[in-house]
Amino acid sequence: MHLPIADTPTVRRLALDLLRRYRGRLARVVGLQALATVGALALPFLLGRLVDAVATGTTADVVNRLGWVLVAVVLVQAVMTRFAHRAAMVLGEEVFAELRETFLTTVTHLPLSTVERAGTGDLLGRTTNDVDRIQWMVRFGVPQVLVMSATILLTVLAAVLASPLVAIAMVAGVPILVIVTRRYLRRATPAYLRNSAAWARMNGTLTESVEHARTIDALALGPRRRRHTDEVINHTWETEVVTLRLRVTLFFWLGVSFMLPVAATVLWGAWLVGLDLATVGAVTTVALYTMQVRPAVSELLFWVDEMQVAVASLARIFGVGLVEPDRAPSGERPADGRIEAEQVRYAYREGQDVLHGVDLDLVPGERLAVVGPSGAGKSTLGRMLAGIHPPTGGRVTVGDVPLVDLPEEDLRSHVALVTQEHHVFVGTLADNLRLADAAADEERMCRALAAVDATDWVNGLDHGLETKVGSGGKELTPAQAQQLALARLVLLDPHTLVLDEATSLLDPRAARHLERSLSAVLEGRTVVAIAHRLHTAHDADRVAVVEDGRIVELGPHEELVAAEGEYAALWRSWQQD
Ligand SMILES: Nc1ncnc2c1ncn2[C@@H]1O[C@H](COP(=O)(O)OP(=O)(O)OP(=O)(O)O)[C@@H](O)[C@H]1O
Repeated sequence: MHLPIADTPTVRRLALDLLRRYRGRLARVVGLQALATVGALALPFLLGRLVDAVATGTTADVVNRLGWVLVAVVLVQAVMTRFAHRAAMVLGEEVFAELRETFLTTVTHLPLSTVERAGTGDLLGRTTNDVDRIQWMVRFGVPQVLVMSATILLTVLAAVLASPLVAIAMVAGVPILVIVTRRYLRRATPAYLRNSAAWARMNGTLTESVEHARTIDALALGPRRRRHTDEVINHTWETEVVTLRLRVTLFFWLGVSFMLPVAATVLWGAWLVGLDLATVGAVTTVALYTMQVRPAVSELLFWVDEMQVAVASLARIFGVGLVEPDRAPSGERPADGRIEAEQVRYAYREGQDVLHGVDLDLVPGERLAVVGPSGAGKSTLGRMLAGIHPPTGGRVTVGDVPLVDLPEEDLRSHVALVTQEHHVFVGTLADNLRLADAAADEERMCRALAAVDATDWVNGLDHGLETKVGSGGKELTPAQAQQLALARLVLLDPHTLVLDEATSLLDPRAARHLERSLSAVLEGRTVVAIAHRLHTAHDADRVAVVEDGRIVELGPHEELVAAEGEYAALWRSWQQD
């Protein structure tokens, strides 16, 4: 399964919506450029007049005066061009900033299940390659397209005004231009879409190989992995060749269609001069305009080509926004903090339930340990109880309101999931803490760090809370990263916590230290601990034994041991170990 890709009408609609919001600024850019172009157009006109004046005989004074006017026009045009370009670039930056912010908000609110099913390579490709391509287009392409379109339009208009009869020759290259451009546009978008998808797949494959290099080594999967990598690289290469061929053909024919009008204007103009239907000056003016329009058309077509790439990327970026949300806040407010699961089912793949109707009432303030064999569905149940995924069947409620009916910020103030993955974000320690509560002041952050026993090492840092951490900053140990995550929980202050093997990856000494921090965080909250080590179960108020997606036993440790069932067997074998 891939993330959706927006179809052409949707891309067009969304892009137009975006541009419509900036229409005032767009008009200003086009206006400024029109002024700059008028300056550029005055040059051939004045040169034409000069040629005619010299041909019919004139004074040095007139020639000098025209020369000074030419210099003034060049200066005015240079100043106007600078302003037009500046306005266009600023506009491009603002449009891109809006696009990027909207995209980031969409990505961070994507349903996790969709991202997991689509694979991270696809999303990674869209947030890197595709965003880069759009950035290039919006920063430089959109301004240039506006500037060049205005230039072409006004230049042709000026040529027609100078001499409509001579200007007819300008259309000589148009039929070829129209045919090759249309042919190109028809083929380019699907080709670029295939190319972007191939890049995303290649990135995903390479990232996966690097991230899981040890597993690949351990299972001797190297040759198979290399074959797969070669395959995706070859496929990407093939899609590159297709787009390259399209471009080469386009640019060859464009060259032809650019040369034709200049030659045609000169020949046609000479014939008209012979018939006394045009002056040499008018032919000079129109020929200069034809020359002047060439780089503008070429630049415009270059951007039309880039636009095909950008449209394909835009379709992939807008596509992310088409992912159906997996929840919609209903506005209901929970009556209390009691969490209940009723007949909860969940399937990662359609028709393959890994939870088969689980019922569970959490008593506020209790510690519940969830135990069971690997693959039984413990983590999946934990994710349901924390509202990470909406259940495929049944419901999980807090105070009688389904978890997935709560806005995300509210949900996390009720229940939070603590896993062994602790990402340290690039920024200061304070930035990392404020992810839990943007309004937290220094005193609250220090109290949260003290609660998890992290004061000592934080005070030992050169800049305390303002120390830069994460990639490129101060590297935190896994235990420190976990304490940071726990301090975030203290700030978030949910009444219920689901711990998924929170300390299992650490060495025993770090784990013991962390458990102290953890128990401070757990104090006074309802806790569901997905237990790896059975002593967690022994200390819990109740134990739930999960097997094959069902809770098969539920009760206090002593009772379950006395009942001589599954748990008693697990407990005995653990004690013997
Ligand atoms: N993201 C996923 N996509 C598809 N299937 C998954 C995914 N996560 C888990 N599963 C499958 O769901 C079933 C239950 O997995 P789960 O991780 O909940 O079990 P668990 O009891 O927590 O196991 P463990 O103790 O090994 O972590 C397993 O068959 C697993 O392969």
